[in-house]
Order: sequence, then structure tokens, then C-alpha cells
Amino acid sequence: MQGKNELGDVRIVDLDADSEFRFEVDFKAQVQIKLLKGTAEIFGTELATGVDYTFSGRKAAVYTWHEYTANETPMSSYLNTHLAIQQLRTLARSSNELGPRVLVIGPHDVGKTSLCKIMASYAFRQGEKPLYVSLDTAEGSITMPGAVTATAISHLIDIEEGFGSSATTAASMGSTTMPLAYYYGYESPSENVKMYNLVVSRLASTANSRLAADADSRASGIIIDTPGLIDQVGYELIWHAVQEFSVNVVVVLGHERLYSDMMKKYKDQAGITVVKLNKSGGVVERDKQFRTQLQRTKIKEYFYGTPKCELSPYSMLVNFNDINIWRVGEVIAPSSALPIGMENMDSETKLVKVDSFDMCLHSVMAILDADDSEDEGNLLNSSVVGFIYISDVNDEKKKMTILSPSPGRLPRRHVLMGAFKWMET
Ligand SMILES: Nc1ncnc2c1ncn2[C@@H]1O[C@H](COP(=O)(O)OP(=O)(O)OP(=O)(O)O)[C@@H](O)[C@H]1O
Repeated sequence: MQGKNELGDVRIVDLDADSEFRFEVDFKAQVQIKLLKGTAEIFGTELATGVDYTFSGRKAAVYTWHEYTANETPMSSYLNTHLAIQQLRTLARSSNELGPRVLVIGPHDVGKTSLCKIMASYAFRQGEKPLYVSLDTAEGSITMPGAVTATAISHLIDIEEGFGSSATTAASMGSTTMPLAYYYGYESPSENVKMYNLVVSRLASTANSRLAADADSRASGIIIDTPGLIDQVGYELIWHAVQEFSVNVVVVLGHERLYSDMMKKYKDQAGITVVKLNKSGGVVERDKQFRTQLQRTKIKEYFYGTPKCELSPYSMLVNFNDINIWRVGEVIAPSSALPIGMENMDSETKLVKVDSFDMCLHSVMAILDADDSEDEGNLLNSSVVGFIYISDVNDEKKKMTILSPSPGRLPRRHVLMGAFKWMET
């Protein structure tokens, strides 16, 4: 395998069987990797021989199988887990039932997203079309940070861009393959647990009914990536996701206590299997700065596309009167912080209309799939048709400038604002 940085320095690396070449590239730097001979994969997607793959702002590993030798990486256990899940799919197909619903949990930075990608890629390579669900609002791996999403894996996950080129750009182009998304609007679920659980429930219910109606994907089931929360709030979120998606396989990655707590909780529940897998030594911790940078990159990608598929967003003027901007009411104290029995009633999920447009400047907002006349109490039940960015606000003229991936009028007038801001650079 050959690696080349932007200064033109070339390195050739010989990869033994069952070993990984791990690399980290800064956002400002670029490296190219080329497979010269043999077979290798990145998070489950195979590399083609002789093709230059370019990476920037990424931490990843090139893995090679050949045959089993040492057990230095947990890849063989990931493969075995996939094979067991694959059997459940075959079984489901023969009885025309819903395939496995797999939930991957664990603390931050243990490789949950990577494992989900690996399992989705392996499933796809075996002809399956599982639904990939991301409940990780910090990451925005499929559309935007702040959203929970579901998308059918109908083509290979891109080596260089992850879901970037497949889902984000499809979404920006208003394609019908726009992933199903609901907008929560904050990075961490603990900021507003009630609202987070509400959007997860909505996503689960729509995803379940889509799957029930899609004979092609039904037996392939669902793979669910989660945020890395394992404190008291985290457990609540896990129980909730298990229930809403009728999860029957819980994969615990890299955390003994979490595993034994899950075993305790589910040992008497027929039909739920709890599996423990080790964290890969290659998983890298990402500091706050790297995560923020990753979020900015995701937001930018939504509007401007990726190096492989560039987009030019449209800038348009919108009258204050032509748009209804909503945000969730002031959360005085999250319910989780109040004494048992006392609830913050509905302020955590009650929308208030934003009338000070100044506060919208540089915000990312979700356009809700709701009719103009929709009751405000129902808006949070709406999925997302796309995202916009407010690049300028002119109070005098009562207009604002909006950046949108598609031309023409706003498709809907109700938009939901969260906490994500971004500065075009
Ligand atoms: N085997 C590996 N070699 C090198 N890098 C890896 C490997 N596995 C994962 N990584 C990288 O480590 C980082 C963390 O992995 P990942 O996003 O899968 O963890 P996570 O548990 O989903 O994180 P979180 O949920 O906290 O965001 C990512 O940048 C990923 O690309």
C-alpha cells in the first residue's frame, strides 16, 4: 500500500494479514492512499487496487484480512458478530418477518460509529439493504449535526467520505433518497432529554412503518448507532431506544459495567441478546476542538458538497413574514434534574415562535415537513425536508438572506432552530 502526503512524500507500507494501517489527517492537510497489491478495506468497504483515495480531517484504518493469524485487532470478532446477525436475517427472510434490530452502545470514542459502518458494509456486501439509524446528534454522520436519521444502505459506504457523498449530497439535492430525519437541534441528548426521546420515538415509528412496507429491506433489519452516553441519563436513552425500535440485539462496545448492567436488565427478557465486543486499539479519542471542527465540516458539506461532488448553494431573500421560525421554549431545569414526581410539564417540548430575528443570524435551521396551517403543538412530530442557513438579517427591511441547497421558494414555511451556529469561511 502506498501513502502520499501533500508535500509529495511517498511511503510504501507492507500490510500483514489481519493487521491495520492506522492514520490521522488534520483538517488542513491531505493524504492520498493507494492499494498497490492484495485486498484491504476501510471500515468494511473494500479498496480498489491502483486508485488514489484522498483524506482530510479523518482518523481511520486500512485493514487487511487475507487469513486469520494474530488477534491484534477485534476485526474477527466484528466479523463473527456480523455473521451471527446475518443468520438472523436469513431466518427472518424465510419466515417473512422483520430482521434483526441491532443497537450499538458504549461510551464516547470506542468505535461505535465505525462498527456500525463495518456491519452495514458487510451486510451490503452480502446483498442486504439494512436501515442505518444514527441517534448520535453530535456527529451528524448522515445529514446534519443535531438530527436523528434513518437511511437505507443501498450502496457502498464511500471510502473517502463515509456517508458524505451518498446521503448528504442526495439530501442537499432534494433527491428522493433524502434520509428520514427529525431535528433535535442540540449536540448532547442530555440538554433536553424529553425532546430527544420525542424525536427518537418519531423516527422509530416512521422507520418501523417504512420497513414493514418494504419487502426488500424488511429482513435486513436495522443497525442503530447511538451517542456515547452511559450515565443515568444515558441508560434512560438506551431503554427508550430499545423499546421504540424493538431492539433484539444489543452490542456493548468496550465497557464492562455497561455490559453487566445490560445483561441484568435484559436477561429475563426473551428475544433480546446482549453481546460484548472489545474496543479496537486503533480508535482515537477526539477532543472537543476536533468534534467542533467535524460538525462545521458537516454543515459546510451539506451546502457546498464534498470535494468529489461539489454543490453551489443558492442565496435568497426571505421576508420575515414568509417564514415561521420556532425554537424549543426556555428549559428552566431539565426534568431529569428535578425531584422525582415533579415534571417540567411541557416546556421542554413546547415550541415558541422566534420574533427577534437577530438571534437567527448564522444559525442552521431545519425546514419541517408541515403544512402552513399545522397546529404548533404538532410541529415537532414533523420530519425534516431540508436545512437552511441564515447568512444575513436586515431588521430595517424586515428581510433575511438564506442559504439553501436548492433554488426557488422555501418548500415549507415552518422551520426549527436549534443551537447550531456556523460561520461561512
Ligand atoms: N481501527 C481504527 N484505526 C484508526 N482509527 C479508527 C479505528 N476505528 C475508529 N477509528 C477512528 O476513531 C475515531 C472514533 O471512532 P468512532 O467515531 O467510531 O467512535 P464512537 O464511539 O462512535 O464515537 P462517539 O460516539 O463518541 O462520537 C473516529 O475518528 C474513527 O474514524
